[in-house]
Amino acid sequence: MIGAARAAADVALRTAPGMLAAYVLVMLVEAVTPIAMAWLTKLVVDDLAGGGPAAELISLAVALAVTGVLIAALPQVSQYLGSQMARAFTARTTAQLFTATLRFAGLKPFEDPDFHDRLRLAQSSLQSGQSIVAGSFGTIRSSITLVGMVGSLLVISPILTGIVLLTGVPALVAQLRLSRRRASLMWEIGPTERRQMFYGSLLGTVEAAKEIRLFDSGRFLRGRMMTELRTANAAHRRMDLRELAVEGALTLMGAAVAGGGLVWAVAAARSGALSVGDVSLLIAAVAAVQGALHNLVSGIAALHQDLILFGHYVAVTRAGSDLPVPAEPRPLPRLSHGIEFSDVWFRYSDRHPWILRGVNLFIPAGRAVAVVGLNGAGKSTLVKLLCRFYDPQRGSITWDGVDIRLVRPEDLRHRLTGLFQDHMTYDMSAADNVSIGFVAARDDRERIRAAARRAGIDDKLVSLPRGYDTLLTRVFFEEDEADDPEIGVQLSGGQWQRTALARAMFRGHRDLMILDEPSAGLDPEAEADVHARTRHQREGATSVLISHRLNTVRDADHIVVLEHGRIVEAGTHDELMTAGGRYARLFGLQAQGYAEPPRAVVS
Ligand SMILES: Nc1ncnc2c1ncn2[C@@H]1O[C@H](COP(=O)(O)OP(=O)(O)OP(=O)(O)O)[C@@H](O)[C@H]1O
Repeated sequence: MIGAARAAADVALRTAPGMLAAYVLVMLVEAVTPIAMAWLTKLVVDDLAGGGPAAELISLAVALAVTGVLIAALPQVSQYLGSQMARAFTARTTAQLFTATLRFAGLKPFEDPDFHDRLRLAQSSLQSGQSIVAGSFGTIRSSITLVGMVGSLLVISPILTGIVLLTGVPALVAQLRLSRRRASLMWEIGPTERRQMFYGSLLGTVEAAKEIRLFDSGRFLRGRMMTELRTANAAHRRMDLRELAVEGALTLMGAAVAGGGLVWAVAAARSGALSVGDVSLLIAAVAAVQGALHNLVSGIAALHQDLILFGHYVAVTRAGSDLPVPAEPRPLPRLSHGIEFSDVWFRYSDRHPWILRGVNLFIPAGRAVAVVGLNGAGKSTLVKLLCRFYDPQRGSITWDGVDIRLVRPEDLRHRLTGLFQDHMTYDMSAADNVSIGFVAARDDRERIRAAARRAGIDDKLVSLPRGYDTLLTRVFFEEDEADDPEIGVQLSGGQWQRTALARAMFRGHRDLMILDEPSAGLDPEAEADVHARTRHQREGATSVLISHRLNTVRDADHIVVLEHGRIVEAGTHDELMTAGGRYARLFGLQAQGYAEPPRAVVS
């Protein structure tokens, strides 16, 4: 928590130092005005009762009026400054949080449910930037007011002062406990709330809308969402009840002390031990001390809770890289010899089974290697290791003899391009969808069109209502454009596939091209076309092609068959067909599927 407090203070200081200084000044004045008000009231009442000089009375009344104006005006000023600072604080920490998520070079954190909960809480703690900034200063302000009021109360009754202050101790302990409990509740119900949001988002997305309607699964999903919501609500209700009980008891205790103090003061004034002004000061001081104590205690408790949550932000931003990078990374030269997998073993975690079991594979520079195998054999996993999204647990992958773990991941990826099986469809313009493959060249329209031409999608994209500037989505549009069909369009599955291919090609000639199912979802004509285009693109370049359509891999220089994470066959198409093993059997099965069934002979 101290780390979180230090981090929050650091952000506040760096974000807007000038505004922070103004805020501190306003807050200090705000802190002393209630004390001044109480004393001025006492002096006015005493002067009135004792018939003091008129000039003094007038100046005191004027001072009282000015203090009243300050008490009325300062909260607005400090609220304005606090909001501005909180916005600046949230903007800075949001940028830092997402910079930190980009620092994770691999995929592991994104598959970890704890990481998702932490990220969500970190994000929500940034929204409460306002409470951290305002809460810290509110606490300081309440402390100053408290000290001033305690001083005033001490002058009249040290015993009453002690009693009032003592009531603050259980309040502080109870509130701190509650705030800790509230923060851990948010962590505990994190998965429940995440599931609830997941079901809610399913019910609202166009991607899920088709199946939900076809399978009539909407009510079922809504039911699940409501179950999660009810579970979260029940946990919140238990917490609210606990708070109600604790706060109710504390309020009663405070009221009893204030009431007792008032009775004592009236009795003391009656016997002449206190002046009328003393009674007015005492009433103001007891109320102010209790108010300041309450503000201080609840401020500390809220700050405590916010800082626990902010600790998630600190944890994410300070987390080390998920992939170890050496202090002095090796440069990665252009590929000249080849990439080698040597006895590579990999599993997604210790709780998962081995996916790759001792893979040995050489991808020679300038050659096309195809990886085939049944569903779940580990083909895409192999590609993920090649991009270094994960490191193997055993064995190594070398690039011209350099272990890729000794290289910065971004240097490795700079040399790669590719198309993933589960490629992205960005709700952005056609130009963005292509150029996001190489952001540095995103303004080069000619290059975008050339890549799209190579992927066979230029004709389609250029003919869209706004050409390459057409949004490939119907999700974003301005209110007054909602009925304009030209604002956004939906592409077909195959057109998206080609757009993703254009994105890969937009990167230009990289050292290694990875194509994971590039022709999935394409019609036979498009498949043949894309196959010819990728073959042309791959010529002379190093490439890894994964495909279940074995007719598209037959011209690869080297084909490997992966089965249960092991390479069980390797060779050229002709060699594998001659060998008559698994590849030949799979190829035969596919070829059979295309053959005309023998016609029944009617006698
Ligand atoms: N992130 C992950 N966490 C845990 N297991 C995973 C993960 N991704 C894949 N797997 C498992 O690894 C195995 C291999 O998956 P992979 O996607 O590499 O197979 P594939 O050969 O590409 O299959 P397909 O032909 O169906 O695309 C599967 O059993 C899958 O369940």
